[in-house]
Amino acid sequence: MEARSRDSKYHVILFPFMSKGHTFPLLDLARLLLRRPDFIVTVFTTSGNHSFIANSLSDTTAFIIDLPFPQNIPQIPAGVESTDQLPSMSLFAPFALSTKLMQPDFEKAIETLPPVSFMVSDGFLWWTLDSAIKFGFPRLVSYGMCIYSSCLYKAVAERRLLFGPESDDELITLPQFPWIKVTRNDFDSPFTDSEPSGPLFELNMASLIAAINSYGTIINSFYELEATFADHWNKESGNKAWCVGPLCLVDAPRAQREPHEKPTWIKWLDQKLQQGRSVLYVAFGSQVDISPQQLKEIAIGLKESRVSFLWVTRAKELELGGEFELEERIGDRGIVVREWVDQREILMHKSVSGFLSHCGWNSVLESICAGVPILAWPMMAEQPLNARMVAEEIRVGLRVETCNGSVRGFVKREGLKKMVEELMEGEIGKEVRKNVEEYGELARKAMEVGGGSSWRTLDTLVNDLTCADRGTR
Ligand SMILES: O=c1ccn([C@@H]2O[C@H](COP(=O)(O)OP(=O)(O)O[C@H]3O[C@H](CO)[C@@H](O)[C@H](O)[C@H]3O)[C@@H](O)[C@H]2O)c(=O)[nH]1
Repeated sequence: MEARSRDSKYHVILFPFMSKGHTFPLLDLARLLLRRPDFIVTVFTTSGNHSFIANSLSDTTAFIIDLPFPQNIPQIPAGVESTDQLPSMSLFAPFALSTKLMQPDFEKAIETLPPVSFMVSDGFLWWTLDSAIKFGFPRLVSYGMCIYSSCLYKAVAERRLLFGPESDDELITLPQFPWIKVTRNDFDSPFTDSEPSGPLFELNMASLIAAINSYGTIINSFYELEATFADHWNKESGNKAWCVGPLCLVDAPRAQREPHEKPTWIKWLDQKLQQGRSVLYVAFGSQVDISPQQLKEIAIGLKESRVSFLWVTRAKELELGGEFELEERIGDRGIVVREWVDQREILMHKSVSGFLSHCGWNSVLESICAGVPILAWPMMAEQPLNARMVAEEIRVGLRVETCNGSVRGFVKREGLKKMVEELMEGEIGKEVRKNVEEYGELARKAMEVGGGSSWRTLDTLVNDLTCADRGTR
């Protein structure tokens, strides 16, 4: 530690949750903070996540500290230290709750570090607020969500709006935002339980109470994208939201590669570009469970649509065989990739002109930044709300058609084919393409050094948080 001569620098701790979608934005934040010569950053993680984080931050001077992940947690298989390795997302709550057992090791590690100016830790690591209070530094929370979705959660919860309608698909108007309609199916348990209890509720409550008592919330979004909701949140909630994104624009520098070093899927995209073909990118994030029946229908829908596509699926889906041996059936028009890809690189590829996405917030932002319109197919968490934002609020995409019109309905091959073709070739597709390109431009402006709204917000936040320190340096 001495070698860092850290005493003269501002020291920020970042502690991401062990889930890829929650980790990426904080790694980009590390990169952004380290552009300031008077800052050092320490990232906390676990040994099972170390190599992923170390590789991602290899271009920076960030320090990484590994804590042992709690052992012998009922239901959690040994060695699982990230949500994408969980056998089922139903284990999310026990996994997240077990992280509290890391608190003693976390605090022991802090004792060895130079003074901390502030910490940004994930909402699911609620207990880090107690440590921050103990050591006397401010904590900001990061959930990885947009403000639109946070406002909608708050709007339904404070007036118990989900408990009026008889049907899960009945439209509910939000008095706070009268132009927005949601259904109970846009929300998961425990939000939909009239008398909530259990581990997930316990986790949400602990996380919420810690967030309210924290200094503020770091939002991976930009003011121009959701000004109405940012203003509402900052007026109505006790926890200030700081829009400092899109953090994916603070991307790691990519090494120049020789053509033979490119992954096969990028070479395939290059080929499509040469052939003048537009490609639909299909991916559902790092942790979604999709039923075998639904996977089969996606495979057939894609096969029957006229578009070229690149589909990234996770390992669990591989075992299914049959319809999934798409490569043999569709020739050169589509490709299925089973590896971890650089999604940002794919979205930025000039041949990609549509994204069939589960609407994880990172995917939405990355698509906006690449100017690629979205075919929204939300699966879990706040994704149905993100999908409403995409298709109804900012209109940068369309929604897949479910067979019964319900948010959670089954998507048949015909409904998928129809909407894929509309997005890629239809008139409404053209409209949303224009909108997404405009928002992409606004996103770049927001991040401009010196004048962009997100740049100025982070500057103000950092100045506020370090001014107390400044007198002593
Ligand atoms: O092969 C892959 C798969 C994913 N990614 C990246 O992984 C991230 C995935 O994040 P996201 O699109 O947000 O999906 P999830 O991993 O499902 O995200 C979780 O976290 C998000 C942020 O809180 C929430 O919005 C989602 O609902 C929740 O499922 C993105 O940056 C992708 O670019 C890759 O680079 N390569």
